[in-house]
Amino acid sequence: MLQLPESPCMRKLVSVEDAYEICRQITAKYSKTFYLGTLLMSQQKRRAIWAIYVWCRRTDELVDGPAAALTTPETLAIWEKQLESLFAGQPLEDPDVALVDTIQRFRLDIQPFRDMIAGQLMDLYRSRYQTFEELNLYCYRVAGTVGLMSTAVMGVNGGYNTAAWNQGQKPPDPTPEAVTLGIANQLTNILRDVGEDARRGRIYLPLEDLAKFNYTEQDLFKGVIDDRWRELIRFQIRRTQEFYHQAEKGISHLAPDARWPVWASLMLYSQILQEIERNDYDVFQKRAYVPSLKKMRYLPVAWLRSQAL
Ligand SMILES: CC(C)=CCC/C(C)=C/CC/C(C)=C/CC/C(C)=C/[C@@H]1[C@@H](COP(=O)(O)OP(=O)(O)O)[C@]1(C)CC/C=C(\C)CC/C=C(\C)CCC=C(C)C
Ligand SMILES: [Mn+2]
Repeated sequence: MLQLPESPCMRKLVSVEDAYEICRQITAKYSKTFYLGTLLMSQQKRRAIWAIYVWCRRTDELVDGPAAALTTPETLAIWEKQLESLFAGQPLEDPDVALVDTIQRFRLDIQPFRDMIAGQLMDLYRSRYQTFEELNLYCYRVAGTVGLMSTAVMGVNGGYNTAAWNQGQKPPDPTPEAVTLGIANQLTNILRDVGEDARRGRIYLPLEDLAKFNYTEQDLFKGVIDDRWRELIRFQIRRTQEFYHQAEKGISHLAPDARWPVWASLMLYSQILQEIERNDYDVFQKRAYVPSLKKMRYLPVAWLRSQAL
Protein backbone atom coordinates (compact mmCIF):
# COMPACT_ATOMS: atom_id res chain seq x y z
CA MET A 1 0.00 0.00 0.00
CA LEU A 2 1.30 3.48 -0.85
CA GLN A 3 1.60 5.86 2.05
CA LEU A 4 -0.06 9.24 2.41
CA PRO A 5 1.83 11.84 4.46
CA GLU A 6 2.14 10.94 8.14
CA SER A 7 2.36 14.64 8.79
CA PRO A 8 3.85 17.20 6.47
CA CYS A 9 6.55 17.83 9.04
CA MET A 10 9.99 19.33 9.03
CA ARG A 11 11.67 15.94 8.41
CA LYS A 12 14.68 16.08 6.12
CA LEU A 13 13.74 14.78 2.68
CA VAL A 14 15.80 12.56 0.38
CA SER A 15 18.01 13.85 -2.43
CA VAL A 16 16.60 14.33 -5.95
CA GLU A 17 18.50 11.24 -7.12
CA ASP A 18 17.09 9.09 -4.33
CA ALA A 19 13.59 10.44 -4.89
CA TYR A 20 13.71 9.39 -8.55
CA GLU A 21 14.94 5.95 -7.48
CA ILE A 22 11.94 5.62 -5.14
CA CYS A 23 9.65 6.56 -8.03
CA ARG A 24 11.34 4.06 -10.33
CA GLN A 25 10.82 1.25 -7.84
CA ILE A 26 7.15 2.12 -7.31
CA THR A 27 6.47 2.32 -11.06
CA ALA A 28 8.21 -1.02 -11.65
CA LYS A 29 6.21 -2.64 -8.87
CA TYR A 30 2.76 -1.32 -9.80
CA SER A 31 2.73 -1.18 -13.58
CA LYS A 32 4.72 -3.61 -15.66
CA THR A 33 3.33 -2.19 -18.92
CA PHE A 34 4.10 1.47 -18.33
CA TYR A 35 7.44 0.67 -16.72
CA LEU A 36 8.44 -1.27 -19.80
CA GLY A 37 7.37 1.72 -21.92
CA THR A 38 9.53 4.10 -19.90
CA LEU A 39 12.59 1.87 -20.30
CA LEU A 40 12.48 2.74 -24.00
CA MET A 41 12.86 6.48 -23.24
CA SER A 42 15.86 8.69 -22.63
CA GLN A 43 17.02 8.79 -19.01
CA GLN A 44 15.71 12.27 -18.28
CA LYS A 45 12.25 11.68 -19.72
CA ARG A 46 11.88 8.26 -18.15
CA ARG A 47 12.66 9.60 -14.67
CA ALA A 48 10.12 12.37 -15.11
CA ILE A 49 7.44 9.87 -16.14
CA TRP A 50 8.18 7.78 -13.02
CA ALA A 51 7.69 10.87 -10.85
CA ILE A 52 4.38 11.61 -12.57
CA TYR A 53 3.35 7.96 -12.34
CA VAL A 54 3.85 7.94 -8.58
CA TRP A 55 1.80 11.08 -8.03
CA CYS A 56 -1.01 9.64 -10.23
CA ARG A 57 -0.87 6.27 -8.46
CA ARG A 58 -1.07 7.89 -5.04
CA THR A 59 -3.96 10.08 -6.17
CA ASP A 60 -5.79 7.01 -7.48
CA GLU A 61 -5.11 5.06 -4.29
CA LEU A 62 -6.92 7.71 -2.29
CA VAL A 63 -10.21 6.48 -3.74
CA ASP A 64 -9.23 3.01 -4.98
CA GLY A 65 -6.65 1.79 -2.50
CA PRO A 66 -6.93 -0.16 0.76
CA ALA A 67 -7.56 2.98 2.85
CA ALA A 68 -10.13 4.40 0.42
CA ALA A 69 -12.97 4.08 2.94
CA LEU A 70 -11.32 6.84 4.96
CA THR A 71 -11.15 9.26 2.03
CA THR A 72 -13.57 12.19 2.01
CA PRO A 73 -13.85 15.30 -0.19
CA GLU A 74 -11.83 17.02 2.54
CA THR A 75 -8.97 14.50 2.03
CA LEU A 76 -8.89 15.39 -1.66
CA ALA A 77 -8.94 19.10 -0.82
CA ILE A 78 -5.86 18.59 1.37
CA TRP A 79 -4.23 16.58 -1.44
CA GLU A 80 -4.87 19.50 -3.79
CA LYS A 81 -3.25 21.93 -1.32
CA GLN A 82 -0.24 19.61 -1.23
CA LEU A 83 -0.18 19.70 -5.04
CA GLU A 84 -0.13 23.51 -4.98
CA SER A 85 2.82 23.33 -2.64
CA LEU A 86 4.68 21.12 -5.14
CA PHE A 87 4.04 23.61 -7.90
CA ALA A 88 5.36 26.33 -5.58
CA GLY A 89 8.59 24.30 -5.34
CA GLN A 90 7.97 22.89 -1.87
CA PRO A 91 7.99 19.07 -1.57
CA LEU A 92 6.41 17.60 1.56
CA GLU A 93 7.38 13.95 1.14
CA ASP A 94 10.19 11.94 -0.41
CA PRO A 95 8.63 11.08 -3.80
CA ASP A 96 7.54 14.73 -4.16
CA VAL A 97 11.17 15.75 -4.38
CA ALA A 98 11.34 14.07 -7.80
CA LEU A 99 8.06 15.58 -8.96
CA VAL A 100 9.12 19.11 -7.98
CA ASP A 101 12.26 18.61 -10.05
CA THR A 102 10.18 17.32 -12.98
CA ILE A 103 7.70 20.19 -12.73
CA GLN A 104 10.52 22.70 -12.96
CA ARG A 105 12.53 20.95 -15.68
CA PHE A 106 9.57 20.39 -17.98
CA ARG A 107 7.49 23.44 -16.97
CA LEU A 108 4.45 21.30 -16.27
CA ASP A 109 1.01 22.85 -16.05
CA ILE A 110 -0.93 22.29 -12.83
CA GLN A 111 -4.35 22.01 -14.52
CA PRO A 112 -4.20 18.32 -15.60
CA PHE A 113 -3.18 17.44 -12.02
CA ARG A 114 -6.14 19.38 -10.63
CA ASP A 115 -8.43 17.74 -13.19
CA MET A 116 -7.27 14.30 -12.07
CA ILE A 117 -8.18 15.10 -8.47
CA ALA A 118 -11.60 16.22 -9.73
CA GLY A 119 -11.91 12.81 -11.42
CA GLN A 120 -11.14 10.98 -8.19
CA LEU A 121 -13.73 13.15 -6.46
CA MET A 122 -16.31 11.81 -8.95
CA ASP A 123 -15.51 8.31 -7.67
CA LEU A 124 -16.49 9.41 -4.17
CA TYR A 125 -20.04 10.31 -5.02
CA ARG A 126 -20.82 8.44 -8.25
CA SER A 127 -21.13 4.76 -8.99
CA ARG A 128 -23.15 4.98 -12.22
CA TYR A 129 -22.83 6.80 -15.57
CA GLN A 130 -26.00 7.32 -17.55
CA THR A 131 -24.44 8.30 -20.88
CA PHE A 132 -21.14 7.83 -22.69
CA GLU A 133 -20.66 11.60 -22.55
CA GLU A 134 -20.65 11.48 -18.76
CA LEU A 135 -18.25 8.53 -18.75
CA ASN A 136 -16.01 10.32 -21.24
CA LEU A 137 -15.62 13.26 -18.86
CA TYR A 138 -14.66 10.88 -16.04
CA CYS A 139 -12.14 9.15 -18.32
CA TYR A 140 -10.64 12.48 -19.37
CA ARG A 141 -10.15 13.45 -15.75
CA VAL A 142 -8.59 10.23 -14.46
CA ALA A 143 -6.64 9.22 -17.57
CA GLY A 144 -6.76 11.80 -20.41
CA THR A 145 -4.92 14.05 -17.96
CA VAL A 146 -2.08 11.50 -17.82
CA GLY A 147 -1.74 11.94 -21.59
CA LEU A 148 -1.35 15.70 -21.11
CA MET A 149 1.19 15.32 -18.30
CA SER A 150 3.23 12.75 -20.25
CA THR A 151 3.21 14.73 -23.49
CA ALA A 152 4.64 17.74 -21.69
CA VAL A 153 7.59 15.54 -20.73
CA MET A 154 7.95 13.59 -23.98
CA GLY A 155 7.82 16.73 -26.13
CA VAL A 156 6.61 17.41 -29.63
CA ASN A 157 8.38 16.91 -32.94
CA GLY A 158 10.98 19.67 -32.70
CA GLY A 159 12.35 19.05 -36.21
CA TYR A 160 9.16 20.31 -37.80
CA ASN A 161 9.94 24.03 -37.85
CA THR A 162 13.47 23.56 -39.06
CA ALA A 163 12.27 22.32 -42.43
CA ALA A 164 12.33 25.27 -44.83
CA TRP A 165 8.83 24.62 -46.15
CA ASN A 166 7.43 24.73 -42.63
CA GLN A 167 8.90 28.07 -41.61
CA GLY A 168 6.43 30.17 -39.72
CA GLN A 169 3.95 27.35 -39.26
CA LYS A 170 3.09 25.91 -35.89
CA PRO A 171 4.03 22.22 -35.47
CA PRO A 172 1.00 19.90 -35.31
CA ASP A 173 -0.23 19.64 -31.72
CA PRO A 174 -0.55 16.02 -30.53
CA THR A 175 -2.31 16.85 -27.26
CA PRO A 176 -5.84 15.89 -28.42
CA GLU A 177 -4.50 12.44 -29.40
CA ALA A 178 -2.64 12.20 -26.08
CA VAL A 179 -5.92 12.76 -24.26
CA THR A 180 -7.61 10.26 -26.56
CA LEU A 181 -5.02 7.60 -25.73
CA GLY A 182 -5.52 8.18 -22.02
CA ILE A 183 -9.28 7.76 -22.50
CA ALA A 184 -8.77 4.60 -24.58
CA ASN A 185 -6.61 3.14 -21.80
CA GLN A 186 -9.20 3.96 -19.19
CA LEU A 187 -12.03 2.46 -21.27
CA THR A 188 -9.93 -0.69 -21.60
CA ASN A 189 -9.31 -0.70 -17.86
CA ILE A 190 -13.05 -0.40 -17.23
CA LEU A 191 -13.82 -3.37 -19.50
CA ARG A 192 -11.13 -5.50 -17.89
CA ASP A 193 -12.34 -4.64 -14.37
CA VAL A 194 -16.14 -4.98 -14.81
CA GLY A 195 -16.32 -7.88 -12.31
CA GLU A 196 -14.05 -6.27 -9.74
CA ASP A 197 -16.01 -3.00 -9.92
CA ALA A 198 -19.36 -4.81 -9.69
CA ARG A 199 -18.22 -6.48 -6.48
CA ARG A 200 -17.78 -2.95 -5.10
CA GLY A 201 -21.24 -1.94 -6.33
CA ARG A 202 -19.84 0.10 -9.23
CA ILE A 203 -20.85 0.12 -12.89
CA TYR A 204 -18.77 2.22 -15.26
CA LEU A 205 -20.41 0.94 -18.46
CA PRO A 206 -22.92 3.61 -19.54
CA LEU A 207 -26.43 2.59 -18.46
CA GLU A 208 -27.76 3.79 -21.83
CA ASP A 209 -25.64 1.06 -23.45
CA LEU A 210 -26.91 -1.62 -21.07
CA ALA A 211 -30.46 -0.59 -22.01
CA LYS A 212 -29.61 -0.68 -25.73
CA PHE A 213 -28.63 -4.33 -25.41
CA ASN A 214 -31.48 -5.16 -23.04
CA TYR A 215 -29.03 -6.15 -20.31
CA THR A 216 -29.88 -5.07 -16.76
CA GLU A 217 -27.86 -3.99 -13.74
CA GLN A 218 -29.08 -7.17 -11.99
CA ASP A 219 -27.71 -9.28 -14.85
CA LEU A 220 -24.38 -7.54 -14.43
CA PHE A 221 -24.28 -8.09 -10.67
CA LYS A 222 -25.09 -11.78 -11.27
CA GLY A 223 -22.32 -11.98 -13.89
CA VAL A 224 -24.64 -13.20 -16.65
CA ILE A 225 -22.75 -13.98 -19.86
CA ASP A 226 -25.08 -14.48 -22.80
CA ASP A 227 -25.52 -13.08 -26.30
CA ARG A 228 -26.82 -9.74 -24.97
CA TRP A 229 -23.67 -9.38 -22.88
CA ARG A 230 -21.35 -10.43 -25.70
CA GLU A 231 -22.95 -7.90 -28.06
CA LEU A 232 -22.74 -5.18 -25.41
CA ILE A 233 -19.06 -5.83 -24.77
CA ARG A 234 -18.26 -6.14 -28.47
CA PHE A 235 -19.83 -2.71 -28.91
CA GLN A 236 -17.67 -1.28 -26.07
CA ILE A 237 -14.54 -2.91 -27.52
CA ARG A 238 -15.19 -1.47 -30.98
CA ARG A 239 -15.68 2.02 -29.55
CA THR A 240 -12.47 1.72 -27.54
CA GLN A 241 -10.57 0.53 -30.62
CA GLU A 242 -11.72 3.67 -32.45
CA PHE A 243 -10.17 5.75 -29.68
CA TYR A 244 -6.88 3.86 -30.08
CA HIS A 245 -7.02 4.33 -33.82
CA GLN A 246 -7.58 8.07 -33.39
CA ALA A 247 -4.73 8.31 -30.86
CA GLU A 248 -2.27 6.59 -33.22
CA LYS A 249 -2.46 9.58 -35.56
CA GLY A 250 -0.79 11.83 -32.98
CA ILE A 251 2.27 9.69 -32.31
CA SER A 252 4.29 10.91 -35.29
CA HIS A 253 3.91 14.45 -33.93
CA LEU A 254 5.72 13.54 -30.72
CA ALA A 255 9.48 13.94 -30.30
CA PRO A 256 11.15 11.04 -32.19
CA ASP A 257 12.55 9.40 -29.05
CA ALA A 258 9.07 9.21 -27.49
CA ARG A 259 7.36 7.40 -30.38
CA TRP A 260 8.58 3.88 -29.66
CA PRO A 261 7.54 3.89 -25.98
CA VAL A 262 4.13 5.31 -26.85
CA TRP A 263 3.55 2.82 -29.66
CA ALA A 264 4.63 0.06 -27.29
CA SER A 265 2.31 1.09 -24.47
CA LEU A 266 -0.56 1.63 -26.91
CA MET A 267 -0.13 -1.80 -28.46
CA LEU A 268 0.34 -3.59 -25.15
CA TYR A 269 -2.57 -1.95 -23.40
CA SER A 270 -4.97 -2.31 -26.33
CA GLN A 271 -4.04 -6.00 -26.48
CA ILE A 272 -6.07 -6.44 -23.29
CA LEU A 273 -9.18 -6.04 -25.50
CA GLN A 274 -8.16 -9.09 -27.55
CA GLU A 275 -7.56 -11.01 -24.34
CA ILE A 276 -11.12 -10.19 -23.22
CA GLU A 277 -12.41 -11.63 -26.50
CA ARG A 278 -10.17 -14.66 -26.06
CA ASN A 279 -11.79 -15.18 -22.63
CA ASP A 280 -15.18 -15.24 -24.39
CA TYR A 281 -16.08 -11.91 -22.71
CA ASP A 282 -15.86 -13.33 -19.21
CA VAL A 283 -14.69 -10.27 -17.28
CA PHE A 284 -16.44 -11.51 -14.14
CA GLN A 285 -14.27 -14.51 -13.24
CA LYS A 286 -11.19 -13.91 -15.40
CA ARG A 287 -8.80 -10.98 -15.44
CA ALA A 288 -7.62 -10.30 -18.98
CA TYR A 289 -3.88 -9.71 -19.13
CA VAL A 290 -1.12 -9.87 -21.70
CA PRO A 291 1.57 -12.47 -20.83
CA SER A 292 5.11 -11.08 -20.53
CA LEU A 293 6.47 -13.09 -23.45
CA LYS A 294 3.75 -11.74 -25.71
CA LYS A 295 4.54 -8.21 -24.52
CA MET A 296 8.16 -8.69 -25.58
CA ARG A 297 7.05 -9.82 -29.03
CA TYR A 298 5.26 -6.49 -29.54
CA LEU A 299 8.33 -4.37 -28.90
CA PRO A 300 9.98 -4.79 -32.33
CA VAL A 301 6.62 -4.24 -34.06
CA ALA A 302 6.15 -1.05 -32.03
CA TRP A 303 9.69 0.01 -33.01
CA LEU A 304 8.95 -0.52 -36.72
CA ARG A 305 5.80 1.54 -36.44
CA SER A 306 7.63 4.31 -34.62
CA GLN A 307 10.06 4.53 -37.55
CA ALA A 308 7.64 4.12 -40.41
CA LEU A 309 4.36 5.80 -39.43
C1 LIG B 1 4.72 5.23 -21.54
C2 LIG B 1 4.13 6.34 -20.81
C3 LIG B 1 4.44 7.70 -21.27
C4 LIG B 1 3.34 6.05 -19.75
C5 LIG B 1 2.73 6.99 -18.83
C6 LIG B 1 2.76 6.37 -17.45
C7 LIG B 1 1.95 7.11 -16.43
C8 LIG B 1 2.39 8.42 -15.93
C9 LIG B 1 0.85 6.47 -15.94
C10 LIG B 1 -0.03 6.98 -14.85
C11 LIG B 1 -1.05 5.90 -14.56
C12 LIG B 1 -1.90 6.14 -13.32
C13 LIG B 1 -1.50 5.48 -12.06
C14 LIG B 1 -2.99 6.94 -13.38
C15 LIG B 1 -3.96 7.16 -12.27
C16 LIG B 1 -5.41 6.92 -12.71
C17 LIG B 1 -5.49 5.55 -13.33
C18 LIG B 1 -5.38 4.37 -12.43
C19 LIG B 1 -5.63 5.46 -14.69
C20 LIG B 1 -5.42 4.20 -15.40
C21 LIG B 1 -4.13 3.74 -15.75
C22 LIG B 1 -3.77 2.35 -15.66
O1 LIG B 1 -3.85 2.00 -14.32
P1 LIG B 1 -3.67 0.57 -13.71
O2 LIG B 1 -2.63 0.68 -12.66
O3 LIG B 1 -4.98 0.02 -13.34
O4 LIG B 1 -3.09 -0.26 -14.90
P2 LIG B 1 -2.61 -1.70 -14.92
O5 LIG B 1 -3.11 -2.36 -13.68
O6 LIG B 1 -1.10 -1.64 -14.99
O7 LIG B 1 -3.20 -2.25 -16.16
C23 LIG B 1 -5.03 4.20 -16.74
C24 LIG B 1 -5.74 3.23 -17.58
C25 LIG B 1 -4.71 5.50 -17.48
C26 LIG B 1 -3.37 5.45 -18.17
C27 LIG B 1 -3.23 6.59 -19.12
C28 LIG B 1 -2.08 6.84 -19.75
C29 LIG B 1 -0.85 6.04 -19.54
C30 LIG B 1 -2.00 7.99 -20.74
C31 LIG B 1 -1.50 7.52 -22.10
C32 LIG B 1 -1.19 8.66 -23.03
C33 LIG B 1 0.07 9.04 -23.36
C34 LIG B 1 1.29 8.37 -22.84
C35 LIG B 1 0.23 10.18 -24.36
C36 LIG B 1 0.75 9.67 -25.70
C37 LIG B 1 0.74 10.71 -26.74
C38 LIG B 1 0.11 10.62 -27.93
C39 LIG B 1 0.23 11.77 -28.86
C40 LIG B 1 -0.70 9.49 -28.38
MN1 LIG C 1 -8.85 3.74 -9.99
